[in-house]
This record gives sequence, C-alpha cells and structure tokens, in this order.
Amino acid sequence: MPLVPTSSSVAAAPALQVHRLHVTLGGARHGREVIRDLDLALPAGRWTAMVGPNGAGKSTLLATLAGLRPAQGAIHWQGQPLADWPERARARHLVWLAQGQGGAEDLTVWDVAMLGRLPHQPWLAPPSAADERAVAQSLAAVGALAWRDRALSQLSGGERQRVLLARALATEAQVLLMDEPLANLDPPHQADWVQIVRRLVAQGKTVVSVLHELNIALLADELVVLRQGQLRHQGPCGDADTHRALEAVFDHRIRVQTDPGHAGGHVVSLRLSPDATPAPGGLPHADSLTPDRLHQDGPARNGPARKGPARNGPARKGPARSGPTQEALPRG
Ligand SMILES: Nc1ncnc2c1ncn2[C@@H]1O[C@H](COP(=O)(O)OP(=O)(O)OP(=O)(O)O)[C@@H](O)[C@H]1O
Repeated sequence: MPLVPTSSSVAAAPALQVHRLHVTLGGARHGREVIRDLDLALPAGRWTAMVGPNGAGKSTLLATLAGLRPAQGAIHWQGQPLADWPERARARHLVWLAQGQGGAEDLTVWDVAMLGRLPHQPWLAPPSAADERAVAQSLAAVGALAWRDRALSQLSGGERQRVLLARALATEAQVLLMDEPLANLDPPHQADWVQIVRRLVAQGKTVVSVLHELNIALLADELVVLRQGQLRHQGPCGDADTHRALEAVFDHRIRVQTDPGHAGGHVVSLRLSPDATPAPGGLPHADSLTPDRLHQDGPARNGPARKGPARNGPARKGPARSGPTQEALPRG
C-alpha cells in the first residue's frame, strides 16, 4: 500500500491509516458518494475529534472505519488491513458506539453492559470474574452502577447513553470509536465523559469521536475537519490553522477565540449573520436562502428548517438514522 501522508502531529506510528477511501450510500443504482478520495492517518494513544457540518460524512466515515460499511480504498488498523483482522480479535481491539443506539430494551443495565464482554467470552460460557469486574468498573465509571437491575427501557435518554458508554468501556478495547457520545448528556456528565476519555488516552488507548459540541471537540488532541465527504483539515486543537479551518467549514457562522478562562484555552461562539434574521413567523427570510446555501451540504441542510444555534448542541438522531448497532461488530 502506498504510504499515507501524515500530518506533522502524527509523530508516532498511526493507529489508523486510510488511503483513497470512497464510500457510496443508497445502493449501486441510485447511490451517492458521501466519502470521496479521503486520506487520513490517526495517531495512536490520542483523542481525535471529528467535526463538520450536518451531512459532511462524519458518521459514515466512523462506521466505515469500524468495518461496518462497504468501501473502496485501504483501511489499516495498527498497520494491518481491516479485512485481515480475525473477527474476534477485531471485536476486542475496536469498539464502536453508535448514536441513538436502540435495541436490548428489556435487558437490565447490567446485562447491556455485559454485552461489551462478548468478544472475550467463549461461546455460551457464563461471565468470568474478569467480565464481572470489567462491567462493574465500567458502570461505576459512568455513574450507572446503582441502576444495574433496571431495564434499559426505563431510563432517560442521557441515562441510557451512559449505559451504552459503559458497554463500550467494558470491552476494554484499544480503540474506541464514538459517534455523538454526548447526545443527551447534561454538562456535568459531558465533563465526566471528557475525563473518562482523558483516562483512556492516559492508558494508551485511541479515541475517535464525532462531536457537534465544538467547545468540547477543542479539548481533544487532534481535530479532523470534514465537509462534503472530504477531509478539509487535520491538526492539533490548539493551532490557529485548525481554528480557521473550523470557522470556514461552518461558513464563518462560528468564531474560535482564545479564552484562558475556558477549559482548553479556546472557546467557540456563534455568529448571527444579519441575512439570517428570522422573518415574522420565525423562519429565515427567503432571500437568505441562496441557491448556493440550499445545495451546499446536501439534503440535511436544505429548506428553511436550518437548525441555527441548536447545530452546536447535542443533535441526537432517531434510531432510524443510527445504522448498525454495536452488536453488529463481529464478535466471533
Ligand atoms: N442511505 C443513504 N443513501 C444515500 N445517502 C445517504 C444515506 N444515508 C446518509 N446519506 C447521506 O450521506 C451524507 C453523509 O451522512 P452522515 O450521516 O455520514 O453525515 P454526518 O456528517 O454524520 O451528519 P450529521 O452531522 O447530520 O450527523 C449525507 O448527505 C446524507 O444525506
């Protein structure tokens, strides 16, 4: 495989190398290419945040890196082609937390978290002491141990999200891919999530997370900025070039400023442009919806129902858009 160009920040051997990746969704006949000719190298033992506008291809890319979407091009984890990983080894090495995961509604919180141990368990074997310990520690880490006997269906959106995070943690994988893991989490639990990620990284694990919460994304080590299925920038979160790239992909509707009082030292604020002033009735003036804007980032941004400030918050999707669940990862 040809060497993938690495950014200056990818000093150590990359955990992931992607070369000339193309992903088409929607079938062979009416398919749309949503990832185009993408090269990427992600550092091992670091936290990388993937950001970009709605429809940029973030979730598709993350699922593809987990081996859950057919793709053209090369994906190497730890220098080994993804397809060559034995299924069971891959399921232990790589865990994927999808946004808005459903399923397993009748299982208890404990049993849901125990699903994360499947890649470690012999077929039909009861949980080992190590399994029990990993599940208890993971539930404790997200503050969910007290609900261990409650059914998943009895939990709020944020509580459920924490249990699904515990399931991912219980796998004790070297690489964690998380798609909008902060959806439904209140600020204290968002802060807890950041601290959990920091701990994982301190243990040498690699975390890749798709985030709409830009202020939290800027706490990562590295930012991958996507738009229209292409890599627009990759760089350290503290770099001015990264900040400018971030502002550009969001049409300068955000501003990144230095703020020593803010965790990480940089803060993202929204810019309200005059041409987006709501008309009577709350919708943007039709004049502000230029053809350019209407067609910029695909269907998700079309029409007057632009999300405005909410685009920076937890944009949780319903189960219908959530794609394959974590159980879809091969466990062998
Ligand atoms: N089954 C499908 N067929 C065709 N196009 C699809 C399909 N699923 C998603 N898409 C399109 O693929 C593009 C990328 O979608 P994806 O969910 O990866 O974007 P995203 O960056 O995660 O968006 P968001 O920030 O809204 O979650 C979007 O334009 C979307 O409309």
